[in-house]
Amino acid sequence: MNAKVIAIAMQKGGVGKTTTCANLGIGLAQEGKKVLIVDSDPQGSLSISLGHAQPDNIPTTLATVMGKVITDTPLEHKEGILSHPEGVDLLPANIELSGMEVSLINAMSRETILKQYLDTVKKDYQYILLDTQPSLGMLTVNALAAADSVIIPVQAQYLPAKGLEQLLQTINKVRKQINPKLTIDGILLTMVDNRTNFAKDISTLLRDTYGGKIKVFATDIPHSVRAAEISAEGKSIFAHDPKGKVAESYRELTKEVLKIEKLRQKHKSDIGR
Ligand SMILES: Nc1ncnc2c1ncn2[C@@H]1O[C@H](COP(=O)(O)OP(=O)(O)OP(=O)(O)O)[C@@H](O)[C@H]1O
Repeated sequence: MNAKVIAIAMQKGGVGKTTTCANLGIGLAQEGKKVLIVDSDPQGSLSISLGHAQPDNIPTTLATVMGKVITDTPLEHKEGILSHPEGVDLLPANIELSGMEVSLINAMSRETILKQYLDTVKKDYQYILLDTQPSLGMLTVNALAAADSVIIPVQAQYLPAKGLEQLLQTINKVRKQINPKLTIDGILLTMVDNRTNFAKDISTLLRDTYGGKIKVFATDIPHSVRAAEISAEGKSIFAHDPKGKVAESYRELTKEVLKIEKLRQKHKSDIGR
């Protein structure tokens, strides 16, 4: 195994990064994939949403293992990785990670510390999903430097033009300077309220503006209080409301993500012929 690493990134807060990371990760696990979900946000909201209500009490987190990479200290096998009852592994984060931005400033190869860490666990997984923080700081750059691809959640209520442009510029910079193979899997519309035309307008605008260059996922994630409830439950939408529209849409998204990888593999083998 050599995991595909997907960063879920958008510097705007509250657009559904964490919700997508948790539910896509568990969706992939339900399709039989070995999945690690990494919380790279010092708020620890992914860790909370996967059942660790007090992340600050978790002794070993992403900050611990990145710190070990920086100081060249050997890591134990799967150090700090927790398992979730729905079949995914989680590397949690907590407030300690907020000190990492500063530690990285003086670290050698500061943009690739997360990548160096992930290289040590990639063989154990087929997918590694990175939940990023709402900023384009050094931790997000580390996630982009470590990723094979990016999924960009966009909240349907807001015109994301400016934030999206900034993110695309950062992705281009990372591509040019650190990680030339980084691709964009797609833009994902989240919290879509089908009772309004606004989501449709934004979706059309995104497709018109970026459609030629960037895929917009065919699956939209609907707005639903059932989705908002899951972070307090510590479980996925598949366990919380398996027959609901949000579970259905995350199942569809999972299929789209698997299809991207299948097409990429086919393309690779066609080129190799
Ligand atoms: N489909 C949805 N329908 C309704 N509420 C949702 C949906 N998806 C997520 N939410 C809620 O919206 C809020 C923001 O979602 P989430 O935490 O996933 O976003 P985020 O981009 O990770 O936020 P941050 O940038 O702060 O890390 C949360 O309270 C979450 O429960």
